[in-house]
Amino acid sequence: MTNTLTTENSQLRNQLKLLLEQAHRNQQIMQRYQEFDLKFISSNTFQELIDSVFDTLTEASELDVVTLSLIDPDAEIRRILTDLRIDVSDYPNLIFIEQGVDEITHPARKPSIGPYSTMQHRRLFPDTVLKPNSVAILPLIRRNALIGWLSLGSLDQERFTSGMASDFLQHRASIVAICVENVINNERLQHIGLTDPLTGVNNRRYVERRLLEEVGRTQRHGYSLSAMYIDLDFFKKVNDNYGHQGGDEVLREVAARIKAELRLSDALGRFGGEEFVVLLIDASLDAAVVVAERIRASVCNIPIALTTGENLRVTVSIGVSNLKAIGRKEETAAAAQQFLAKADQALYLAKQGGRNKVVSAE
Ligand SMILES: Nc1nc2c(ncn2[C@@H]2O[C@H](COP(=O)(O)OP(=O)(O)OP(=O)(O)O)[C@@H](O)[C@H]2O)c(=O)[nH]1
Repeated sequence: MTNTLTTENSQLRNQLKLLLEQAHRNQQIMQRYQEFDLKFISSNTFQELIDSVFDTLTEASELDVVTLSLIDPDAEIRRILTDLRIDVSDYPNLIFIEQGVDEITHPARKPSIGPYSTMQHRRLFPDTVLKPNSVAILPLIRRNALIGWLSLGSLDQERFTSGMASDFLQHRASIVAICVENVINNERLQHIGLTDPLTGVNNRRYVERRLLEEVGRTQRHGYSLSAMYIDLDFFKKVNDNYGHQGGDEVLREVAARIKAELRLSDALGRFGGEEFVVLLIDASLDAAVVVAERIRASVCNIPIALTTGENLRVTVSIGVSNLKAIGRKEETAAAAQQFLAKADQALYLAKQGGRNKVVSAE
């Protein structure tokens, strides 16, 4: 009798120990997820959010591959990110779905959990990422609209099986959906605040902000920084002859032509009226003059076609300057201003010299 009791007691103790261990493991898992949710919710920028999805979620959930697909029919999100200098090609697990949304999953608004199928899942796990053996495809829904998918993949075939409960996963997807919407809206606002609404290029605030960053970077890394002041010639006449609407069209076209001659890393901003400023990163004065000549030629060589059917030729004058080495860090702001002022003075000389000219400051 005593023996039986002792055996039962020991079995119960073992069971209790196992239960406690399981509870402890579950608590650790919950804690990991809570930490993940907090990190996720506190992401302010798209970059932070992406890092949370691809690093923290993959690690916290012990997954082999996670992708985030965003429905972006007009490539608007992609454009905003590019304008904010986020190189989307750095993120192979970030996928933009521009068309064929209906072909992605069936049913599109319900989680789909089970074995990986090339036919069904290839667009959510493109060739650039690891191919999983089992997947959970979680639709991201905000205000009743499907905005994309969070796709979780594991090399373990048993990790995601068809009958699996999806509430927990769907809860995670709802948090991701809210955060995706928030950061995209934040980036949109940021983008609006730094963009000139007429031409779509950056505004003065953006260029002034970049100027200080770039001057600091140039000093640290020892490469060359150049600037251009570009001003349309006799623009008042364009307005007088073709109306304000015609003038606006010319500004838009000239902005596009300038942009087409620049590198993605350069900064172009409309400083107001008919004046643009460009910061040329890693460009000597000579190299900047070559770019300026290209811009001048691209504006004056081809007439601008207005929506009224009229064609007109316009020209620009350009002043170019190069940043000289700065002695002390405290002098950065003053040197940055002087650097731009020199391009402005060179522009003045280009106007004085007859317009449709490039002048570089010594
Ligand atoms: N359509 C349009 N015109 C603008 C805008 N901002 C400024 N302007 C016009 O740009 C013209 C600038 O004229 P000015 O500063 O006299 O210069 P300009 O006629 O280009 O002469 P130069 O610079 O000396 O060659 C003015 O007529 C402004 O009204 C704008 O957003 N849209």
